[in-house]
Amino acid sequence: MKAYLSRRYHFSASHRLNTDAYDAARNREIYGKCNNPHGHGHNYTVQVTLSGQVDPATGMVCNLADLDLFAQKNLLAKFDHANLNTLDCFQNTVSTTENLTAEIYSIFQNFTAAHLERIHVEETSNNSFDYVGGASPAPGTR
Ligand SMILES: Nc1nc2c(c(=O)[nH]1)N=C([C@H](O)[C@H](O)COP(=O)(O)OP(=O)(O)OP(=O)(O)O)CN2
Ligand SMILES: [Zn+2]
Repeated sequence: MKAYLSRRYHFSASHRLNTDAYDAARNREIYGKCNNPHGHGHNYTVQVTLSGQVDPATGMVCNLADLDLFAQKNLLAKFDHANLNTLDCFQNTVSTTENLTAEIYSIFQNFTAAHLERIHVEETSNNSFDYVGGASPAPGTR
């Protein structure tokens, strides 16, 4: 029997939206208050959704304790109370939540006890983002 499970993690981090592709004036125009040089913070919520066969002996797709250990070491230790813009993954990539969600997806792809279905990230109570992996369609094929 195949089943899905989801688990939520929380971290606080700061960031500033800014791209080297544009000058300061254009950055202010695009990102508005999120381009403030002093940065700002969010309490992010990450929901990891996994799937797999339910082990008939344990009754579990995978043990949430194993997922928690993985998340602590590979997600929370890296992002909690960090300035996202200082992390290697955001040196050449804007720290939008679209990009953060894709980065977190790439992290959980290394959790091998179940199949990674989706990463859902809530940045504020109004904004949430999802990434399910896969290659982008070629231009004009969508
Ligand atoms: N496409 C995206 N747009 C924006 C992102 C993003 O990651 N992707 N991020 C931001 C900001 O980081 C920002 O801090 C969120 O601002 P805002 O949407 O104004 O936040 P809320 O409306 O939820 O909260 P308020 O405090 O009420 O403004 C912006 N855009
Ligand atoms: Zn922000």
